[in-house]
Amino acid sequence: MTVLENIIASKQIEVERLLQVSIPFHAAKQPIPFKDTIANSSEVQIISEIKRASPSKGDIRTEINPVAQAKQYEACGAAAISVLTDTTFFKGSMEDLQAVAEAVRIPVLCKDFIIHPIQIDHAKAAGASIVLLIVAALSKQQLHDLYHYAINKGLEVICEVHQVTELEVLLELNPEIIGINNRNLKTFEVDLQTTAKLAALIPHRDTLIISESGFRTRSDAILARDAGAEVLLIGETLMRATNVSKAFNELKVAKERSTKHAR
Ligand SMILES: O=C(O)c1ccccc1NCC(=O)[C@H](O)[C@H](O)COP(=O)(O)O
Repeated sequence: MTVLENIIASKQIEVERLLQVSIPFHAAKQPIPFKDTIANSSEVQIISEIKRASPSKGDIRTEINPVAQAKQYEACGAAAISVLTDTTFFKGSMEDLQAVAEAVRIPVLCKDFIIHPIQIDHAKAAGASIVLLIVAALSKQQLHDLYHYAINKGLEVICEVHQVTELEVLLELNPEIIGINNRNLKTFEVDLQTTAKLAALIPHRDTLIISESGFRTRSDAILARDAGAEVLLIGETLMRATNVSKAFNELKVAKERSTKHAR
């Protein structure tokens, strides 16, 4: 079994539990727009992640105060905050997301492994403005159903791919936002060239491309920018940084004219 298969098996059990309880959250705010705020920016934007631990790296910063960390990200100019809400593999929680969503004025992404609408209901009720759908974790029918379910709830959706075959399935949906994960979720191998390889196959110029995972240096950010990414999703590097603002600014690059022409 791959780690992704393991995670999905655990989500199936989690969904059974969620279907038997009433939703314990009630978001105070309406979803906050994400994609439309990116278009006019002159810099590549950053989604900063709250990531306590991960299957590939083990514990990263389990003791973190997610609200304090998210406020630092917001002060740095993050476009959104990603919160890993899975407990078993990432030591996060929906409570982390709720606390962050209440504390910041930027959109919050529920970074989880969604396989059922009930998870979208919980994410929205906890205050998420964006949810993630991982193409490798879903059948084509599930992908289409969950995508439209989330959109109809007023949420934005990042559809994540890692391979050409996944992108081909996804393009039939004509999604507004595509996340290209540089990390292979089955082997953990990270290859920043994944963004260039897949972005070149995305035909619609108004599709927002997010490059996810593996950003350590400014040249990594420039590589993704030149491949067509307008947003970077960054977890571990910001979580481990002793000076978050310095690490953030190091990875913040101008959105040059080449951004669109690279595609
Ligand atoms: O990070 C992992 O080990 C991982 C393993 C299996 C499934 C998903 C995983 N990570 C989720 C993510 O996509 C990342 O947290 C996110 O893109 C940030 O990556 P990074 O900047 O490399 O922490």
